[in-house]
Amino acid sequence: MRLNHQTTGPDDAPVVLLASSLGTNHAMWAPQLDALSKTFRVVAFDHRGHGASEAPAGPYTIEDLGNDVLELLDEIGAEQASYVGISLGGAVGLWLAQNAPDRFHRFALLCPPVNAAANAQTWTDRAAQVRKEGTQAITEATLGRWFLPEYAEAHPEEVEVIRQQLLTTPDEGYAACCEALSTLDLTPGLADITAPVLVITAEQDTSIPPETVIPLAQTIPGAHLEILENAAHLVTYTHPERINSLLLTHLS
Ligand SMILES: O=C(O)CC1=CCC(=O)O1
Repeated sequence: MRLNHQTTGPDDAPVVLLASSLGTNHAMWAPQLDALSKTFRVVAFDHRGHGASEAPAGPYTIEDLGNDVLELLDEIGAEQASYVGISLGGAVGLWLAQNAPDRFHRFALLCPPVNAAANAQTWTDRAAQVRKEGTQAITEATLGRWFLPEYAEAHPEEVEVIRQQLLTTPDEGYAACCEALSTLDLTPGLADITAPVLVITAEQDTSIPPETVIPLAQTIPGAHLEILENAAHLVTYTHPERINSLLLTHLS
């Protein structure tokens, strides 16, 4: 599986991978690129089934998505990297931290689901709906969870960028990643993670509520937890200065 990716920053700088959320692609990291690419070789990629990466028929598993990232590291010639992932990308980061610790320096996990299998039916239902009706069936509800109403009202152009990413994500890729979430439970390995981890959650995140993220952070040894006030799920878009500052401090 070759993952589509975009590289910015100096070729000889330490590598940072950026992994996006369900239904978006590498372009969602635009608010972070200038800040991170001064110091890092930033590689923002599309999960399988997303953006311009291949979209084989599902179901996928979190292991499939994690192994794709390890192949990407090999392809770009990076023995090690740091990893930043939001939402689905955060779950892939948890898998990598547990299963390939020697390939990574540091992780920043933003609003990551850890036990989506607890709501397996929600995810298999969503997969079936998207296979039948396309991603347009879930786009407006998703935007409603990802942005607070006052942000959406004040920033219609930013919301439109994410709307277009959701609408253009391949239906099969989106559905197959929902199926990966339906079997996701990375709770048992959290206490064995050894890499330095920054965990970020948002007080008004109804997608991945802080009540699920805070215990995750408290279980990873030494993890640093940040809780953003007045924020919903897509914190990279709505709070770019705060997020960029947290990422630079943690990754540097
Ligand atoms: O779609 C959502 O609101 C929640 C979500 C789970 C994983 C992800 O990337 O988004």
